[in-house]
Amino acid sequence: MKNVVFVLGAPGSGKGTQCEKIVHNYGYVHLSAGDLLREERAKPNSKHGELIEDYIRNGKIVPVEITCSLLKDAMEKSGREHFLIDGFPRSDDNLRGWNRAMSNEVNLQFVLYFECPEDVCVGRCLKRGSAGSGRSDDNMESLKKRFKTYVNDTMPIIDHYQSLNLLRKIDANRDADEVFSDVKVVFEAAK
Ligand SMILES: Nc1ncnc2c1ncn2[C@@H]1O[C@H](COP(=O)(O)OP(=O)(O)O)[C@@H](O)[C@H]1O
Ligand SMILES: Nc1ccn([C@H]2C[C@H](O)[C@@H](COP(=O)(O)OP(=O)(O)O)O2)c(=O)n1
Ligand SMILES: [Mg+2]
Repeated sequence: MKNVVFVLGAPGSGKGTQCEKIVHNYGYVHLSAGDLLREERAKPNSKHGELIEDYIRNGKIVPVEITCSLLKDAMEKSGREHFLIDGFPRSDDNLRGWNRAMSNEVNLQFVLYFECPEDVCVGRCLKRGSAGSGRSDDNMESLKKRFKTYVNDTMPIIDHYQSLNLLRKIDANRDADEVFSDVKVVFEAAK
């Protein structure tokens, strides 16, 4: 049986940064839904490239059939058993699509949630953009849309996992190493 930890939090809350540290310490495979979508968009023969670019630039959530099949392929190709799925499920469509396709073959261990004020997250994303992230959505116009989507579509998913007692909430408005010391407590408890 494969094991999954979902990693949620606003854009810029530090999901990718913390996932890297988890990989080094706990040997999970890190799969970022956003990274997989950007990779798919970059393929010259991708059927979905234009759609993905439109959704990303406008801060909308790509239809789950696309994202879930990218995740499923990456999980199968890895040949591994423990996965950090970063930035997913971000909407009701994501959650339903995942449950339909994957819930029978995957055990959800818990959901890591990085809590961080919006102004701090926006500042981090703008800094990431001006440092040359090359991302078409690290600008103020896209960020406004991304946060609207986060509040409207993703917060209900976070509440859902809270009600299932699966949410592990971390204060992400601190130095990355301090954040990680709390992340470690969660992973040690799950061993
Ligand atoms: N705890 C932190 N304090 C300050 N900056 C951070 C912290 N964690 C990450 N960052 C920086 O903020 C930006 C967004 O972090 P990232 O890990 O990519 O977040 P996400 O994947 O949630 O968007 C990156 O440029 C990263 O280097
Ligand atoms: N489950 C997902 C995850 C990301 N996306 C798209 C829409 C998101 O705004 C972009 C970027 O996501 P990504 O997780 O890389 O962004 P952050 O790390 O939160 O800054 O990708 C999606 O459509 N569905
Ligand atoms: Mg990220």
